[in-house]
Amino acid sequence: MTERAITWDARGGRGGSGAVRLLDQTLLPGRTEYLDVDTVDDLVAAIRALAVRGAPALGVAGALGVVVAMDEAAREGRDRAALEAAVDRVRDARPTAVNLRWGVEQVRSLVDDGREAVLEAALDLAAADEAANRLLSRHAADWLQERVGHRPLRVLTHCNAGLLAASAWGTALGVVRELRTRDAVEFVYADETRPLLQGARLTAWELAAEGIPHAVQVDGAAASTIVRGLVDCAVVGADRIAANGDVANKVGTLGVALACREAGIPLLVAAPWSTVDLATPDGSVIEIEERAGEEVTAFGGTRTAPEGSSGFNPAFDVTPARLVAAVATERGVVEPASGDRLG
Ligand SMILES: CSC[C@H]1O[C@H](OP(=O)(O)O)[C@H](O)[C@@H]1O
Repeated sequence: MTERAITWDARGGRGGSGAVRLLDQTLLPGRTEYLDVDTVDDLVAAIRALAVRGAPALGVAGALGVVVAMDEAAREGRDRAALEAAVDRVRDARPTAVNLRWGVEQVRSLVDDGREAVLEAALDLAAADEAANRLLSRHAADWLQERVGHRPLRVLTHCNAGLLAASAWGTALGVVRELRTRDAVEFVYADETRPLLQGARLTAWELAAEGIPHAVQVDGAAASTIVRGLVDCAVVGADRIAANGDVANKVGTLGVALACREAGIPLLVAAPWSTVDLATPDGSVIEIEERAGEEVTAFGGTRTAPEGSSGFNPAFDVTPARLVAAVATERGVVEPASGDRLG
């Protein structure tokens, strides 16, 4: 199984001068194919189609997208204003995950230092993300073993927050990987995560490849799985964490959080600090991406709902801090439900 869903191919692209290499996640688990992306149009399309997805991975895509924009501007003889507009298009390709904007802003200030400076900064950002994910996974595993117990744990996950959603290793699945190294994973219940099935297709692909015992369940089963006592904790990723500890994550996370509160088990959110947005005071101001209704009214390319039915398709929801037992980042663990703030 690949360990990286997004990399820089120095010999890729139409001129052989470099391209972003993306494992096309829309085709997993059935097909393993890569996209060679050297234009802003193709990168924006890949982000919007979720060929590349997941907050930390979007941060890397945003940073490398500045290099793509610079190379394309040089190839096409475009001026600085056109370059900045192209970089803005990468930044704005999806609204909810703060990492995309963060990744772009981290490197665009280096444009005047040249393309190699921007590329080096983008690659450093990717390496730092992997290191952060491995460290936050250790912090999270320590917290879970202290809070829940030093025994094999039964974990519920929602969506995909694995290596496919990051530069490598993963966040929520990074925690599962860390627990596995401690012989502390008994079983994982993976929510399928309608409508695009990031859980059934991607999380299951990662868990199966590593022989981690798991089952895919429909999203509607999550609450009863939790309330019936079949899991010890829920561990999820995040797309944006507000200063007060409110968490934007894949739609359905709020339901998982409410069930965890009802069952008295912890919801732990695993995310690098780049997902924390201190400029966002609370979850009420986080823009929730509304995706095409056709993703809901069709399945596998076949329309399921009647022609007269529209689809309501918010891609994320916001879990209030009072339902978040822990947020684990590379800086440590805070407990929003206990009153801790991120900033
Ligand atoms: C490690 S962050 C992953 C995060 O991103 C996912 O959203 P999408 O698949 O739409 O990019 C989901 O919210 C995951 O929790």
